[in-house]
Amino acid sequence: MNQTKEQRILNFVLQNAVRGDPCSVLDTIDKYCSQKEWAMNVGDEKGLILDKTVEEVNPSVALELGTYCGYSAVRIARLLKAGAYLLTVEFNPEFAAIAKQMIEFAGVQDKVKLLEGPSEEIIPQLKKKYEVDTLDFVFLDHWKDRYTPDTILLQECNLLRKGSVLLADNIIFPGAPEFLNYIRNNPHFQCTNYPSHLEYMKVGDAMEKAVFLG
Ligand SMILES: Cc1ncnc2c1ncn2[C@@H]1O[C@H](/C=C/CNC(=O)c2cc(-c3ccc(F)cc3)cc(O)c2O)[C@@H](O)[C@H]1O
Ligand SMILES: [Mg+2]
Repeated sequence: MNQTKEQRILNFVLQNAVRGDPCSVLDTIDKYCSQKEWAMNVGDEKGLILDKTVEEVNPSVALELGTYCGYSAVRIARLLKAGAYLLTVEFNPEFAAIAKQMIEFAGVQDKVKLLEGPSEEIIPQLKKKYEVDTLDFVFLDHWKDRYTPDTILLQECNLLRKGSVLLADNIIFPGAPEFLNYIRNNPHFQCTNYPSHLEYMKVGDAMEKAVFLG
C-alpha cells in the first residue's frame, strides 16, 4: 500500500532530523516541503509570526485547532515555559497518528496533549474533561469555515478571558473572509493583521491576531 504524503514527511524527519531537537524537526519539514512536496504546514515565514506571538503571550495553556502533521504543535511547544502546555485538536486519525510520532520525535510530548476529534465536540469538553480554566492562546489553522463557529463556541464555553490571544492562519490564502468580517467587526476583539506569504510559495498570505477584550 503506497505511502501518503504525510507519511513521507514523517519518514523524512525520522531519517534526517535530530531526535529531541524541535528546531531540526521544523527545519527538516520545511526543507522537504519546499524542495520535494508542498504541504499545508504554517511554514518558516509565518512560523516566525507564530513564534513572536507565542513569546509575547507566554501562555500557560494554549490551544491549537488543526494539528495536521504536528509542525505548528512542535513550533509552539518548543517555546512554552516549564509547566505550560498545548492542547492540539485533530479529527483525522491518520494525521493524528503522524503528528503524535512527530511530536514525540521532537521531544516535546510532555508539553503537548493531542486530542482526537472534531473541534466542535472537543471545545465543550475542555473545562470538565481536560480541566482547563481559560485559554491564554489559541492558534486557528483548521478548516477555514470553522474559524468563526469555533471562536463563538470558545466564548460560549467561557474559555476566553480578558487578554486571551487568538492567531488565525490563512487570512488571504485560502482565505477566511467570513471570519475576518466577524472578528474585525466584533467590539470584544482588538485585531492586528500580519502580512506574509503562503508557506513555501511566493503567494501572499496573512495572519490575524485577535485579543479578547472581555
Ligand atoms: C473541525 C475540525 N476539528 C478537528 N480537526 C480539524 C477540523 N477541521 C480540519 N481539521 C484538521 O485540520 C487540518 C486542516 C487544515 C485546513 N488547512 C487548510 O486547508 C490550508 C490550506 C492551504 C492551502 C493553500 C494553497 C493551496 F493552493 C491549497 C491549500 C494552506 C494552509 O496553510 C492551510 O491551513 C487537517 O489536519 C484536518 O484534518
Ligand atoms: Mg494554514
